[in-house]
Amino acid sequence: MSNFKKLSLFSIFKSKNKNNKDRSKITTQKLNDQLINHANANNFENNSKINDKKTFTQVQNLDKLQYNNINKKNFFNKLKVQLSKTRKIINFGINYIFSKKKIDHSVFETIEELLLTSDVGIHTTTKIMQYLTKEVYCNNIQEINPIYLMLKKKMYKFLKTVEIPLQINTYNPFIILVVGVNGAGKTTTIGKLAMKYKEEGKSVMLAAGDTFRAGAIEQLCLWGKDTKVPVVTQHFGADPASVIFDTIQSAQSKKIDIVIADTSGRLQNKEPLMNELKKIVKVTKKLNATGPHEIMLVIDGSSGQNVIRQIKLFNKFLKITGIVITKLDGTAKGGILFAIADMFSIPIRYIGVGEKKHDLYNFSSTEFVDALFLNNHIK
Ligand SMILES: Nc1nc2c(ncn2[C@@H]2O[C@H](COP(=O)(O)OP(=O)(O)OP(=O)(O)O)[C@@H](O)[C@H]2O)c(=O)[nH]1
Repeated sequence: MSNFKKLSLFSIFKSKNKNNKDRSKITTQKLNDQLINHANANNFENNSKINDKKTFTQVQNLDKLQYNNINKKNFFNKLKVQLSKTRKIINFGINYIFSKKKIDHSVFETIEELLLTSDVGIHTTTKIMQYLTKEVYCNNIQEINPIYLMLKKKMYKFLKTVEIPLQINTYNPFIILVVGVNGAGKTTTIGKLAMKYKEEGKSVMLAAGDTFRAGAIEQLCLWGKDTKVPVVTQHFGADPASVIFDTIQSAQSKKIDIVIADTSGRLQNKEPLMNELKKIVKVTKKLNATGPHEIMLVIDGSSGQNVIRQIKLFNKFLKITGIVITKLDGTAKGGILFAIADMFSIPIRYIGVGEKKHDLYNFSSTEFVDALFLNNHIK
């Protein structure tokens, strides 16, 4: 491809972006005007111009849209702050790259280094580097901006394949079995999920299946109290399969929408403990042949490349259907998500970014990549 063609492709990209921005400005302006009109109308009942159900619904919808836009912006800013550790690493490298006028060997070295230090891992980093070098040399790219965009697009593509939200309307009750190693954040994630689903208008019941760790039952009960969700418990040391069986039975009779079952943390290489999880699945099937409908593996995002081994072994024993990555607000370097997406085709359902009940987000590939890369490098 000639330099002219490359340049024009890049200009098209830039002007497309500009057009989109302009269009969204116009839409926001229009929306604001309508909302101001709506506010000026003061008394709905008495104003004959807008005392019409259709207009009222339209304005209500606009309110909702603007509310969602504001919420989305807040969420994105929050995510950006919480992923600051990885963003710093990536942008430090990117700043260096942008200090260069032309692409040279050191640019590739820097990108490789920043991917490795962000926990992307050797396997996925190699793939990304092969792609970048091929694109740059085959298309004779000499400018820095296209390489930045190619990197961002490639990383986005990895994540897009695993951005598959959990559909919970399919079975009643929808049974989620939560598994993972010790301290990954299972119980906390269950509390956050209970909150989330309740806010979406679903009824939820929790099974205190971690009967092994001291305090785990009480911890789940506290979450139950906080989120106003019933928790089924038995005594410390009880058979977890029996607790989960009781919970499903109770949920069936009470027509509860979602059952979320906690399990105790276990090392993926301890076979008897992994077999215990198989037993739980078997027992669940006695009450509901299609369940569990989600076997959710919770992994600690700050554990680095170690999580790859965890996923491999958990997936070997149980068929993991969804992943939650926690603690992305702490010392975690979010690069691990790219490795997970590249090496396993398991959907990433949610990400945990704090210890509070609202610190769980639906996983979005664009938002995650945008939160990691700062766009202000592109002039
Ligand atoms: N910063 C941060 N901390 C988290 C997050 N999720 C969980 N934690 C904390 O991690 C610690 C362990 O969380 P738990 O929910 O008890 O983990 P668990 O997997 O149930 O632990 P075991 O029952 O021992 O296997 C707690 O202190 C949580 O508050 C998160 O997204 N961010």
